[in-house]
Amino acid sequence: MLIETKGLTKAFGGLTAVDEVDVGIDKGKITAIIGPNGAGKSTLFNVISGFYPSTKGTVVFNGEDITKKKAFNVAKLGIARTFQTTNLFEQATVMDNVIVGHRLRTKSGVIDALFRTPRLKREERASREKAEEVLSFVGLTKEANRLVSDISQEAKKRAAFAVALATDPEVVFLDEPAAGINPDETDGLIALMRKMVDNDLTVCLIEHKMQMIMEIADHIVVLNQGKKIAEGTPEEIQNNEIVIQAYLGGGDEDADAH
Ligand SMILES: Nc1ncnc2c1ncn2[C@@H]1O[C@H](COP(=O)(O)OP(=O)(O)OP(=O)(O)O)[C@@H](O)[C@H]1O
Repeated sequence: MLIETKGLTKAFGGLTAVDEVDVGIDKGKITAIIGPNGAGKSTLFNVISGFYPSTKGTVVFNGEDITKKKAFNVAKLGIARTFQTTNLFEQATVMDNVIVGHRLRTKSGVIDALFRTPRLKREERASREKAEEVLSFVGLTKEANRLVSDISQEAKKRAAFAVALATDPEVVFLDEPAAGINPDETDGLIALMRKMVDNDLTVCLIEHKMQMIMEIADHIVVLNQGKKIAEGTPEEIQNNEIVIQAYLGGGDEDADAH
């Protein structure tokens, strides 16, 4: 198990958004976190990746307890993530967005920048090479020098993947990667996620598009009102009465509308 949470809990005042959740994320697999709106999926991502401190419980990554680590340090250990609303700099090029992501991994400081030390130059070159490599991986070589504001919604999704990949992660958390794009474009993103796994990455995603989840996930974890109510293969989840009830009762109107 690459990541394991035990009794993970996050409360916002009186509201327990994530409630005693145990999840295991297998290395080299695609794990999907699903559940009706407000189930606690994004909060679970935020707690695992260190954006929110947990209220209770533990997160173990590669055998190391990372529960108390902040987002920056979690990222350095090899957990990358994308956000629901792609947080790219619209007025910068695709390439520059990815380079900024890669700087997270480099060591130059203010002194290096002031004196343009050999280390800085070396690292700048390495960042550019890394950016070229990940942009090629996600299929955006041709768009590298275009402004993010000028590329398609689907290309923005790919760019967000590239930003995450530039940090050399072991696992990538994708928050609704297919939101806001049409079904034809979804196929391209599915292929890209498979390619990530084929290249030894581990993928964990939140997604509302059920068809896509059933097609791509190795393992599905279902949350409802902060609690894990089921987990299993796509077939097991599709036929699970508790899951069906949660969706019907939870009124997940936009389950396939994104
Ligand atoms: N920063 C916050 N402060 C207070 N309450 C929050 C915060 N973030 C989330 N919540 C609440 O926690 C609950 C779970 O929200 P969360 O966004 O994790 O659900 P979700 O399953 O990702 O939903 P969606 O599918 O709609 O994105 C909701 O009731 C939400 O209002």
